[in-house]
Amino acid sequence: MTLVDERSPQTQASPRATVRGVTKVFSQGNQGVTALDGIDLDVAPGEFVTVLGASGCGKSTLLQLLAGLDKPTSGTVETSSQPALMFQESALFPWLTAAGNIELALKLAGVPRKQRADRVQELLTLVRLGSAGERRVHELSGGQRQRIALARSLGQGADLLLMDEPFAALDAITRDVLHEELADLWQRTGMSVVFVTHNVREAVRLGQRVVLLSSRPGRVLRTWDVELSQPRTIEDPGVGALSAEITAALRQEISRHAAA
Ligand SMILES: Nc1ncnc2c1ncn2[C@@H]1O[C@H](COP(=O)(O)OP(=O)(O)OP(=O)(O)O)[C@@H](O)[C@H]1O
Repeated sequence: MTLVDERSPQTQASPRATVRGVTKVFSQGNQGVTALDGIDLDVAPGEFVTVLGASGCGKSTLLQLLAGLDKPTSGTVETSSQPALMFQESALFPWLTAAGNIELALKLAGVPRKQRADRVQELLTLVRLGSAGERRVHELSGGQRQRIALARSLGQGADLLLMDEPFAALDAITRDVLHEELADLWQRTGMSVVFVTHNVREAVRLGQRVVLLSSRPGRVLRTWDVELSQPRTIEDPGVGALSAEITAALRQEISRHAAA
């Protein structure tokens, strides 16, 4: 399986996702709720973008639009191919084994049957579960389930991975290990990632760029480039310093919204 992005430089130069002037209004009863307002965002090939914001600011809505699961009320969302999507819950099929879940993704991605077993094993090894293929979902820990979900996303062959608080339900140590593995996989595969979280340190630990959304309606309030090399850890002083700055901006936004 090819993990390194071998496409032409021209293809590599065009963004994996382009969001232009996106507004999303939901109807709640007979009222309209503006979840997102005038969002512009480009995700470059191989870029890792984290999206932060207070609860209800429209982070998940933005991912749903990027995934093509919903349409904007106005504006445009374009992606270079169908993205893979990963949630807080692994959403694995409980009647299939770990390997079976990955194989299904390969099948749906059109991988010929003969190649699937080898690819499944490669993907299992990649997420450090090389010997767990025959386990059923209930026999896997929360962290292992998220690893299988990640392997399944990688198996879809997508060049853009959308992650909606994928590690929020895990304990701190497991989350830390998965941060390390995700950062490593991201570097090895050349995929682009849009990672939604409300954990500021997680956003800084993982992202190359942190996008802070305002409280409802969600607008891009500010972005930060994270000029810290990978591998980095959540305890790094640089991660701590930038997290403190972003937390202050987030707090200010939450106070502003509460007073409005
Ligand atoms: N299908 C829907 N119908 C009506 N309103 C919706 C729908 N989906 C989201 N909303 C509203 O849009 C706003 C943004 O929701 P969204 O789930 O995107 O926020 P979020 O930032 O992901 O929140 P959280 O951090 O709590 O998960 C909220 O006010 C929510 O109630």
